[in-house]
Amino acid sequence: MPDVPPLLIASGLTKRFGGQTLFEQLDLQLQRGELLALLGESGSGKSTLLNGLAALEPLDEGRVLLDGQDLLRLDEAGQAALRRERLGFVFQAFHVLPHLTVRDNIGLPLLLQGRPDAARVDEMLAAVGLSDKARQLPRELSGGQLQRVAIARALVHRPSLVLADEPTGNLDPRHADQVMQLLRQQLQQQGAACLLVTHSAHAAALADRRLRLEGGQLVDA
Ligand SMILES: Nc1ncnc2c1ncn2[C@@H]1O[C@H](COP(=O)(O)OP(=O)(O)OP(=O)(O)O)[C@@H](O)[C@H]1O
Repeated sequence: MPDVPPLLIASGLTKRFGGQTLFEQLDLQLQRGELLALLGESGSGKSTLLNGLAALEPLDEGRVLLDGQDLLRLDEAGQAALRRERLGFVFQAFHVLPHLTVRDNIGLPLLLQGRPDAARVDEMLAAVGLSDKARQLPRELSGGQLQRVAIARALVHRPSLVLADEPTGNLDPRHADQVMQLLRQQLQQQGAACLLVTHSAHAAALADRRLRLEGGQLVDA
């Protein structure tokens, strides 16, 4: 079988704040279909790294190649277009929009790309087990259901790479497990990769590979 190049090749990633170096010369690769868990103490820089990979936060040095495309060298419009088309986010800060129904929240990435697709939204609603909640507003849903909306929204446009920051935070173990299984199943079906920041040993155990950000370096966990 021919070698398939990694989906993501990040190299030399460095971030400094003031006089402090948060991380230095980090290298990270992700294969298609791979679920990689990123662990590390609070404040170690996991979220900064995740945001840096998506060019949502400027890095001091480094290169991020997504399918050969040099993300950090694109202009802002190019980065925004690449994020819209190729990336899916499950960030806790990226809350579902309160005034949109579950269906409209999930369909939003397609709408933003100018290609609404009701059938695809139906498919994602069914995949996350929320078909019967399609017309409801986020405030009528439980925490676990909201996390499932966020995952459906992150995957609806078939991104290559999903960046997830604590997607199971605030969930009880049963619902955390459901969300993780769902994420994994969707990655497999779509051949996408996921970088998952988590404090949960349970969620990390479900990943293909685990790295820890420690003292500004990535080590096997
Ligand atoms: N804009 C900024 N200016 C200065 N320091 C910052 C800035 N953003 C983050 N930091 C600092 O960088 C460090 C890493 O933050 P980050 O949110 O990446 O950590 P984390 O590993 O994701 O933590 P947690 O697990 O608690 O979410 C923290 O000490 C934080 O205070």
